[in-house]
Amino acid sequence: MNALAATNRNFRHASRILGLDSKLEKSLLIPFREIKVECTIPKDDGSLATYVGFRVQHDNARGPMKGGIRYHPEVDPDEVNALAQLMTWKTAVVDIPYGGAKGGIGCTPKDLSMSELERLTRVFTQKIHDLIGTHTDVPAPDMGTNAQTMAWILDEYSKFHGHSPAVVTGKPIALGGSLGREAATGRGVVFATEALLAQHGKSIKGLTFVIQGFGNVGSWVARLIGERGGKIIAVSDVTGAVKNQNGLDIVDLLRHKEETGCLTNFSGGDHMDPNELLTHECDVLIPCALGGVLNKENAADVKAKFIIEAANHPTDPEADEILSKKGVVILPDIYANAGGVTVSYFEWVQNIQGFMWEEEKVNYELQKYMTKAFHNIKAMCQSHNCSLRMGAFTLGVKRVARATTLRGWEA
Ligand SMILES: NC(=O)C1=CN([C@@H]2O[C@H](COP(=O)(O)OP(=O)(O)OC[C@H]3O[C@@H](n4cnc5c(N)ncnc54)[C@H](OP(=O)(O)O)[C@@H]3O)[C@@H](O)[C@H]2O)C=CC1
Ligand SMILES: O=C(O)CCC(=O)C(=O)O
Repeated sequence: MNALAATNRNFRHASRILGLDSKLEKSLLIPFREIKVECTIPKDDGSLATYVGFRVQHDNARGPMKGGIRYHPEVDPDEVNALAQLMTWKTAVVDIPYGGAKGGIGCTPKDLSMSELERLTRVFTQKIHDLIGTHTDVPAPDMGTNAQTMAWILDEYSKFHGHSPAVVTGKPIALGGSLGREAATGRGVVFATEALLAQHGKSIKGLTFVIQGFGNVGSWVARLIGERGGKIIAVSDVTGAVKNQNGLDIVDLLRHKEETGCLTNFSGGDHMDPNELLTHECDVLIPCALGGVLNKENAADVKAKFIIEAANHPTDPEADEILSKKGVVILPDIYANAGGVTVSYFEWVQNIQGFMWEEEKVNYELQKYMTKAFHNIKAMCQSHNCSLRMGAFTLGVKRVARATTLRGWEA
């Protein structure tokens, strides 16, 4: 099932549980605005290359629209649409004053030089600059983008609108970025995991973990779980997978990835078929890469007891059903990976205040927001006798529906 069909299905399920009026349901489902732009750049060899860029602004009832920009060859309008909608529910789940948006460019960032990436980012920004802004739509990093990408957007946007640090988050500290933002999604995933495990009378120490993806989110999740005594027994990236039943040394693995650009040939572990990673025996599986990786083909073979959705929509609805029947507990993306956007909110607040927080304050506030959201989700699960995913969806959708109704539709 494609990402948009899956997201719409989850939304409609939540809407039914909440008993939303069908007109309100339709208004919440249809995006506020969908943008598609052509981005042509000269390559370093003088030839021209054309890419397609998207920004979907899903909903702004609770505040400026917010969400990352992804550079990946599989970026397509339906997926961006789904990811934008997920951002709307996510910002509502953690109760930060934003709506939802997402963007992307269909490209393979590893095949582009730094100067080509810079030109592409600047052209994309030129095409959308009048539709984003500090109080309208605030981009951030996602797969294939990083703090440098945000710095280029900030610079290009500021040529049209004057110096505007709060137009993007996840930017370099030297340009007004927040301490703790780089690690925030991973740290939030770990706080969320701790909250869930505590409820099951468990803790990270001594449990076995398998992690798919070793980029921003996956590498921080691995590092922080390792620091808490969790045993990470298998990890993958796009180049392959590595395993060690006694636990991988994550600091060594990070050094190896930094030096060689891949996980393969790591001396502290054995090569593993990446296709076996998701069904490897473990206590906790944490997908930190692409969407739709858990599906009807592999769900029945998953052996983990807990799945923490650090990636966006890693589990399609068919897999969700199979896994739930097997008793696997799934912590849904719109809560599990909300630490990134939560610290993006702190960054935006700091930019608007012109005052920088200590990293300890950022991490302390992040834990507070993540823990509070977990308890609010649990309360929804109890009220509606539903899964954690539906607990999170009903919490998010209810808050957005309430804001929309209060604002009204008078033209
Ligand atoms: N960055 C953020 O703040 C947030 C990110 N997310 C979500 O987390 C996920 C990861 O994002 P992020 O870490 O930022 O992205 P990155 O681009 O930093 O990292 C992505 C990682 O996934 C790996 N990867 C790509 N394809 C595969 C594959 N087929 N099998 C295994 N690994 C693969 C990449 O491998 P390689 O290293 O070899 O390229 C890389 O390690 C995405 O779903 C994103 O939407 C959610 C909330 C916030
Ligand atoms: O930090 C942000 O604004 C958005 C992060 C994001 O894209 C996500 O949570 O999926």
